[in-house]
Amino acid sequence: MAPTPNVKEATGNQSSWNTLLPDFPKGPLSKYRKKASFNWKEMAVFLDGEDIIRLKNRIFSALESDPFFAHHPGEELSREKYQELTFLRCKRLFEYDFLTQQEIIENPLKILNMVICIGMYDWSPCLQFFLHCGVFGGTILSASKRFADFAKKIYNMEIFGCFALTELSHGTNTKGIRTTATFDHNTQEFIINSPDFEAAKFWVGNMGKHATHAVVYAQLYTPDGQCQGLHSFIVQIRDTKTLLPMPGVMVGDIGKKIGQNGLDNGFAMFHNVRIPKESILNITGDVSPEGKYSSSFKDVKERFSAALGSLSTGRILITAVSATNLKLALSIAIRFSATRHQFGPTDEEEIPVIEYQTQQWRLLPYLAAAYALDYFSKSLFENFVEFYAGLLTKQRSQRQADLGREIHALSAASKPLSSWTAQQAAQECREACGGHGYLAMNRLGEIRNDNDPNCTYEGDNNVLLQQTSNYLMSWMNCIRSKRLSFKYEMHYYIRQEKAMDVSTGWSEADIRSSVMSGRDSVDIFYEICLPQLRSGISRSIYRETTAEVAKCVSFLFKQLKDDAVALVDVFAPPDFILNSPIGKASGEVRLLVFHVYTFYSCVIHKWNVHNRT
Ligand SMILES: CCCCCCCCCCCCCCCCCCCCCCCC(=O)SCCNC(=O)CCNC(=O)[C@H](O)C(C)(C)COP(=O)(O)OP(=O)(O)OC[C@H]1O[C@@H](n2cnc3c(N)ncnc32)[C@H](O)[C@@H]1OP(=O)(O)O
Ligand SMILES: Cc1cc2nc3c(=O)[nH]c(=O)nc-3n(C[C@H](O)[C@H](O)[C@H](O)COP(=O)(O)OP(=O)(O)OC[C@H]3O[C@@H](n4cnc5c(N)ncnc54)[C@H](O)[C@@H]3O)c2cc1C
Repeated sequence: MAPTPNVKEATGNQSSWNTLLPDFPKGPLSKYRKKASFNWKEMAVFLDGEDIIRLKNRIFSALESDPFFAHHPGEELSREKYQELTFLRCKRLFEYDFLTQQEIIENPLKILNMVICIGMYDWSPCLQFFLHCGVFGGTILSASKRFADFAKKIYNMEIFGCFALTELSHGTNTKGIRTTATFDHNTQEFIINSPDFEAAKFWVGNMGKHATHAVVYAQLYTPDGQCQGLHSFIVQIRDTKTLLPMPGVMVGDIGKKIGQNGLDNGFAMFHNVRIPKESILNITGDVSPEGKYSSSFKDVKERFSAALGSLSTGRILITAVSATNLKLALSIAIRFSATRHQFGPTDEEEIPVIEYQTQQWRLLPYLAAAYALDYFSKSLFENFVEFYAGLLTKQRSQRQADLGREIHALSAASKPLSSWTAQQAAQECREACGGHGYLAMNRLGEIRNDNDPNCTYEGDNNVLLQQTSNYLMSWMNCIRSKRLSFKYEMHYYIRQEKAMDVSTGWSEADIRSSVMSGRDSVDIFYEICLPQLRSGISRSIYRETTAEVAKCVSFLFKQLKDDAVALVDVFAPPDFILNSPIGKASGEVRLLVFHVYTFYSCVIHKWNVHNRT
């Protein structure tokens, strides 16, 4: 299911768009805005719809008028102060209560847009907030009704949570996790233990300073000495009032990172910490009072997949998070390129650097990628919502299992695609802005460094891609050995059709009628799909030479460069949120940058003098 563009809303009248999306201040960028071949407001309403734009406006203006979210330009916040401020901001996000449960149920895309809006301001408070209520809270909610009371405490922030899977010595290899949870049937408790330092939980967001509770992944041991595999448990790690570590828990902050330094990533070791029996998140299995293990998953591999199922949520969100970073970097680089003048036909008349073909080649493909990834990440999120609803209602159907596998395979490919694209783009945008791109206050370094861990957390990109390859290979094997059920074949071909339709001209109806007429799946694949695919590939590779493609692309760039500013206007946040002097909506870069730079250096100079005296 793809998000439906808001065709109806986009046909609305100009005055309602103007109320929702005010005009930009006049300035050097006006020239390019006038050249645009489309109305950016109409495009914004077409893509998001008025309701989402209203939500975005609500969030952006709340942050802008709240002193807690004021920027501190020129001021070097220490890491400790930045972490404190981030936590205060996170608490404010709770107070704002931007979305009601009802609103989320009616339009789940709103939660994704909320992540995007807050992240555009700063990823640290955004991740802190969503690690607590989305990753920690979401994992607990999907377990069972047993945790309903606990959930209340999460959402009124009586407790503060984190998600602790990774250990010092095992990250990717989740089967190798060594923390143990041993059931003691005499006391009806689990005993959580870290066998040694290498089994310390490590990297855990929110754990460094603020978390009072953790979802801890551990190998479950029943009294018969059997290891039942990876399961998750709620463990209190700090006192909720004093924030002192609970008995048997050693917990702390892991230190400065390359980015996201407002967030307190931490470590923890457990020395025979006793937790009540009810603390097991009975997603994949449970233990009886006598210590007998039971699971609705008979197959160990399926149980393992389900135990790690919640990771897919993060991967899908990271696809959108990275696409957001891509948009931020492009907003700055394209606006700057349209106002920055170097060289020209005469010594007196210099031209904006966006007019240079090399600048277009460097930036415009990323602009296209931003639109593609934005649409793709939202459509994937909507697929995920269907799967998540099944999880919450405890569906155990074949369709739910297939959906889970497919969501895993898709998110394991989409996260690498989006995070790597954003990472390369952030660097290209930094260079495309020359020296000004390297000045910290222009934010491209922060965007690049904050995006960087998207390539690693929730699964290293390189390893995740192997998961998608495994999935595709298993499909091929199923087709070859004719092991697919009819329903599964439909599922397969319809998906394939969506992916390949553009290059081959297949229609869903062709394939559907072949499948419905009972034709063999291998025959369909080799006789219909493969020849179509081959001809599609040969059309694009052999008939169009590289030089022709280059000519064609250059021609398109020439047209697109006049639309580039308007295309960025569609997704750029307000100046306060973008927080980059060279990315200002007016394009008043030259004068402004000079004023801002000199102002800050004076302030810093005065401050230093004051401190010395
Ligand atoms: C109705 C209203 C709905 C509203 C919806 C609301 C949505 C809620 C929104 C909430 C907002 C949330 C906001 C989040 C903000 C996003 C920011 C996130 C910030 C990130 C913080 C960082 C957190 C972390 O990093 S946590 C630690 C993450 N760690 C990892 O990811 C470890 C990586 N390693 C692994 O995952 C695995 O071990 C792996 C995949 C490498 C597999 O290893 P292994 O080789 O041992 O096993 P395999 O043999 O390959 O696999 C066995 C089998 O299992 C299948 N499988 C594996 N994983 C999954 C999965 N996740 N899902 C399904 N299936 C899985 C695998 O495919 C194999 O199956 P086969 O059939 O054999 O192929
Ligand atoms: C900022 C940040 C926040 C984080 N937050 C959390 C959190 O809240 N909770 C949590 O539990 N974890 C968290 N993590 C940990 C994160 O999930 C892990 O770093 C990630 O899963 C990778 O594990 P690793 O660091 O142990 O790398 P390793 O698994 O040691 O990987 C190192 C290298 O080896 C390669 N490699 C490993 N296995 C294979 C293989 N089979 N084939 C080919 N190459 C392989 C990898 O590609 C990688 O290049 C966070 C990490 C960061 C950076």
